[in-house]
Amino acid sequence: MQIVETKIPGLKIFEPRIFEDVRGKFIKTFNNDFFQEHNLNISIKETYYSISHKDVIRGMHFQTPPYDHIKIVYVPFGKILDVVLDLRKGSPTFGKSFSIELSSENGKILIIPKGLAHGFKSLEDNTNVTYMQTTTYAPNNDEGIRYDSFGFDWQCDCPKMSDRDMSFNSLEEYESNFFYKEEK
Ligand SMILES: Cc1cn([C@H]2C[C@H](O)[C@@H](COP(=O)(O)OP(=O)(O)O[C@H]3O[C@@H](C)C(=O)[C@@H](O)[C@H]3O)O2)c(=O)[nH]c1=O
Repeated sequence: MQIVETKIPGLKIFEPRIFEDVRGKFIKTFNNDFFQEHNLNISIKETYYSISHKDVIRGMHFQTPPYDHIKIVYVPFGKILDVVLDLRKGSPTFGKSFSIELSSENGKILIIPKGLAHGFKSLEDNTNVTYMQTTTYAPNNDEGIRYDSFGFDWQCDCPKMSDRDMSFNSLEEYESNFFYKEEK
């Protein structure tokens, strides 16, 4: 198992060990000691999951301060194209996005720092996306950016989406309250 850095500061990919035998697979998604060894002091306050049909797009979501959080995302069943967008003023990758395929097959886990918006496109029916977060749900601070406003090619002509996700402001219209702090 290893933690892999990405081009977006603070955004990491956790590649857990996948144990496989005649029964199937075993994957550990969180171990406090391992995370601490990698400078990730994470206290999980809430976990939840969604199930999506193929071509569903959800996002781009985040909670604003003081309820902003680190979000850990993985896919125990199915496959997604996961997308994050850096909203931190002063970040070398402000306004830039990063995408990665997460699936039950590859077991990859994305660790998303505060100040990034998150969304995904489901690549298969019945896809389960599971989350662990460092704050609980704060509906008044739960915000979003329109999925098609920051230049990412979703390769999907008619995605299935919620009315709420379609109603978000564009990245250009959004006044960010997130500020980049360099990791020590
Ligand atoms: C996110 C959330 C939603 N809800 C409620 C609100 C609503 O009635 C219903 C469905 O909410 P949403 O439409 O926001 O669900 P969804 O679009 O799946 O929201 C998720 O999207 C992805 C992209 C993320 O990054 C997640 O953090 C989360 O925001 O569940 C909670 O009660 N607690 C929660 O933590």
